[in-house]
Amino acid sequence: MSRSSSLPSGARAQVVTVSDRAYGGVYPDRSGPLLVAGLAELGFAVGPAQVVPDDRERITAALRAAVADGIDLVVTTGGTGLGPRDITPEATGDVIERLIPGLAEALRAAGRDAVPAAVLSRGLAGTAAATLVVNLPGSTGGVRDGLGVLAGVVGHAVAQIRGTDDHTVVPGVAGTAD
Ligand SMILES: Nc1ncnc2c1ncn2[C@@H]1O[C@H](COP(=O)(O)OP(=O)(O)OP(=O)(O)O)[C@@H](O)[C@H]1O
Ligand SMILES: Nc1nc2c(c(=O)[nH]1)N[C@H]1C(S)=C(S)[C@@H](COP(=O)(O)O)O[C@H]1N2
Repeated sequence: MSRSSSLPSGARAQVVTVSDRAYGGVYPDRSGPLLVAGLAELGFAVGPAQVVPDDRERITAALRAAVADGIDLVVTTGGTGLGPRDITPEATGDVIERLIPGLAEALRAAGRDAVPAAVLSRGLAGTAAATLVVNLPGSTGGVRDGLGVLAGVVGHAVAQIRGTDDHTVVPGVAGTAD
């Protein structure tokens, strides 16, 4: 993977790992650091992942802080499934103002051939103020697949949100682009 095309310079990202077990030290957070490395490779300035439990208020607080800080992209990992405590999509829905259903569907579709359970992820994508928020599954495989999808579109999305988009073609997408 390399720098995402059309990503504005100085773009900043934040990773939020949502996992009771990573938060409680039951296992080390592996998905957060993987996401941080992947977003850095795409060209974002990104600090360490913030780890929060599967708690609606804790998740919304983390998202709202990033939005208030003007972060361009927040990617969460975990808590998107059907477990009794999984609440990341609901918390994200509390914060975002505009849904991007096509991006969420593309993220599910990316894993579906290899992992049929990819359709069980209820992750959302959307914007809040000038921040793009994307939910990925908690597994490292889900993060890898998700990064592959984000690589193709995230630069364009951030530029649009900032209002600096020059409407250039997104490479790698077959179809009529102009
Ligand atoms: N932060 C993480 N780092 C590494 N693996 C993870 C992480 N979070 C989840 N996983 C793995 O992803 C798979 C899905 O787990 P599950 O859906 O229970 O996670 P979660 O709801 O995101 O987190 P948790 O159950 O810890 O609150 C499991 O195999 C789990 O080990
Ligand atoms: N690409 C991809 N998507 C995936 C997976 C995966 O391994 N790869 N795991 C699935 C599984 S098993 C579940 S339960 C849901 C939700 O995971 P989460 O609760 O950890 O967010 O994501 C799904 N999406």
